[in-house]
Amino acid sequence: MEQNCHIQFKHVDKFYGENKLIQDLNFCIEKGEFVTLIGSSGSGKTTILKMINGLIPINSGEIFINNKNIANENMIMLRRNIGYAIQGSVLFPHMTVEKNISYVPNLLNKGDKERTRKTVKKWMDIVGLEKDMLSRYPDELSGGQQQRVGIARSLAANPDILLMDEPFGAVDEITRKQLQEEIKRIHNETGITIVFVTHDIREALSLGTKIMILQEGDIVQYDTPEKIKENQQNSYIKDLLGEYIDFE
Ligand SMILES: Nc1ncnc2c1ncn2[C@@H]1O[C@H](COP(=O)(O)OP(=O)(O)OP(=O)(O)O)[C@@H](O)[C@H]1O
Repeated sequence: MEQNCHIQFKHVDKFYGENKLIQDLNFCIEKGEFVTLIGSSGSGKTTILKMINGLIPINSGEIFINNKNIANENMIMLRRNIGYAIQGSVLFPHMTVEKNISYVPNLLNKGDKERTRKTVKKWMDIVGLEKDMLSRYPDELSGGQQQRVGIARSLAANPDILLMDEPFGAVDEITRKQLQEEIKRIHNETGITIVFVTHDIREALSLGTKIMILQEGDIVQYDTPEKIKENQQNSYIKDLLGEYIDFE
């Protein structure tokens, strides 16, 4: 059956100088999927994420979003449809929380202040932030709150795709659990396609509708968490999941 891919890589190569990190990479992420990327350090997770939004150019092959080759697309327009949340705070330090979240909606709503205000309120609620925080600056928030604002900001632009690179890496265990629950809920409620890089196997298995396991730039297994728990295709995956499987 023909797959309906939201994001598709066809024969993608990526070299860093002499280092042929990625060779002939092929995959399809369907609309509404929540794909978690795991693999040892240096296996190419961040590189793949940044190739999707064009931050890293490819050497050969093709990347399609909504069946359109991104090489032929306007990158600024493309990125407006792709949210990007990374570890730590990426907020504008000189802007309040409200300004940070409303930055892109303001551009999109072309000065319709009421509409922007509603968008900001909606996302503050969804990520669990009190409205008295709107007038604060990023350095007046805890790390976990900053992270929530960052997620609200990436979602307020109403993207079709959300790329997340270890977004909960810098927060304590309790905040991380809350953020995991929230992102799950946001995914269920909005049907957005999410690609999520993590080092945390448990996080990958509990959030992902599919897990992509990478080893030195290759996909070694790409399947549902259930299938991966049932059957690990090689010893690298067994080692990667070892602790988790033993724990279960
Ligand atoms: N700009 C660059 N120039 C040269 N080599 C790079 C560059 N960016 C990444 N690399 C190398 O490419 C490989 C993959 O990097 P990447 O950041 O994609 O891995 P990763 O799986 O996200 O790693 P980690 O889990 O440590 O964050 C690494 O060996 C890295 O050193």
